[in-house]
Amino acid sequence: MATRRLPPLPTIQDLIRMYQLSARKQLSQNFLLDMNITRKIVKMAGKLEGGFVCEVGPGPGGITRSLLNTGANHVAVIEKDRRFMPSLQLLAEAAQGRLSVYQGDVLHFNMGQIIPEELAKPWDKTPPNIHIIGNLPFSVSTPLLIRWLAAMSSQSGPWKYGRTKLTLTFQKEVAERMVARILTDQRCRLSVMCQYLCDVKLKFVIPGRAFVPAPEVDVGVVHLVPRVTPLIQLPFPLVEKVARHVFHYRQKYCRRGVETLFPVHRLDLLEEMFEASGVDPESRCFMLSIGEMDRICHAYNDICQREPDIFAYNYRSRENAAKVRRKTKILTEMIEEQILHGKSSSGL
Ligand SMILES: C[S@@+](CC[C@H](N)C(=O)[O-])C[C@H]1O[C@@H](n2cnc3c(N)ncnc32)[C@H](O)[C@@H]1O
Repeated sequence: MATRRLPPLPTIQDLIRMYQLSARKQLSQNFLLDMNITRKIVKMAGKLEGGFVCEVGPGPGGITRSLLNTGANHVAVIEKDRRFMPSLQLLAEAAQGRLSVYQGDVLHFNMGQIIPEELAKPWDKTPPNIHIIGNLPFSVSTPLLIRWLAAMSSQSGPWKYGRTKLTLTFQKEVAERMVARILTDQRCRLSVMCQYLCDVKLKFVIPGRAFVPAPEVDVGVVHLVPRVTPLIQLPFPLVEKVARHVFHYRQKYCRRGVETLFPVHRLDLLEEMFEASGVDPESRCFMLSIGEMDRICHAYNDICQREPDIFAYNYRSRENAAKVRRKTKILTEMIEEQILHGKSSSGL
């Protein structure tokens, strides 16, 4: 199918001037005005001809234009800031029915509803011609990614149509963590969460100075393709909880983080978990492969199946209770001290 071209339009710079679209810091607005870069991001998404693309946070529409200049059948954009609606509507008119503009917060937007069902492919076949793209606002990129990974793991939302691919920007540091291999400094919970569900690649880095205004950091473009079979076949909340605890104490033996999954009086379960998983409790968390994480998660799952209260256990509430006890003790001692020395308690 031939690449489709938009008719001549005002440049993004002109639109920003025309509609006085100054960037808002609270919405993490850093615009890409260099069309070579927007084209390169779009190219990383793969073949879009005849496909459906959902762009998150289009802003004044730089990436949107590059998308419309491919053979994509339809592009849908979700933008929170209403100030961009006139410039996006202008693009929609020029695109003659190929662009839908939604004003709203992507965190509350049901993307699954706007995808044409005829593009659906079975999960175990090649990915459908459905793509999610976005130069994401830094403020929402990680929580949004975790939500999308959860939806992917349950094959819901945009993933009820098959293995929908994502091409997204992140702060370079976050992008490096997503793709980090074992034994590297960047290896963390996010590396495990992304890699057990997806084939994830850092495609290229955009220098911060390419954005207007320029953020203090560089930006990585990451491409994620959901795996046919996740490397850990257990419910997402369980894997997320285990990964969060394992990576809690980076510099200590992984045993220290895993310990926080259990109440203090049930450390027998901690021993059971390491024995069943065959993982060395003296490994550091960044040394653990996905295969070892899989064995740890399965051992934890077996314990939770047998003792369901264990999954609900939250060591932080224990920490909080301990803090309250400590504060109460200090206050009691201060009051006793004041009574002993005849001082008024009003100074407390
Ligand atoms: C980093 S800017 C990118 C703008 C444009 N895509 C570009 O590359 O020039 C992020 C965009 O996401 C929008 N945004 C921020 N939070 C959002 C949210 N929760 N839902 C939808 N859009 C959001 C901002 O208003 C802004 O337009």
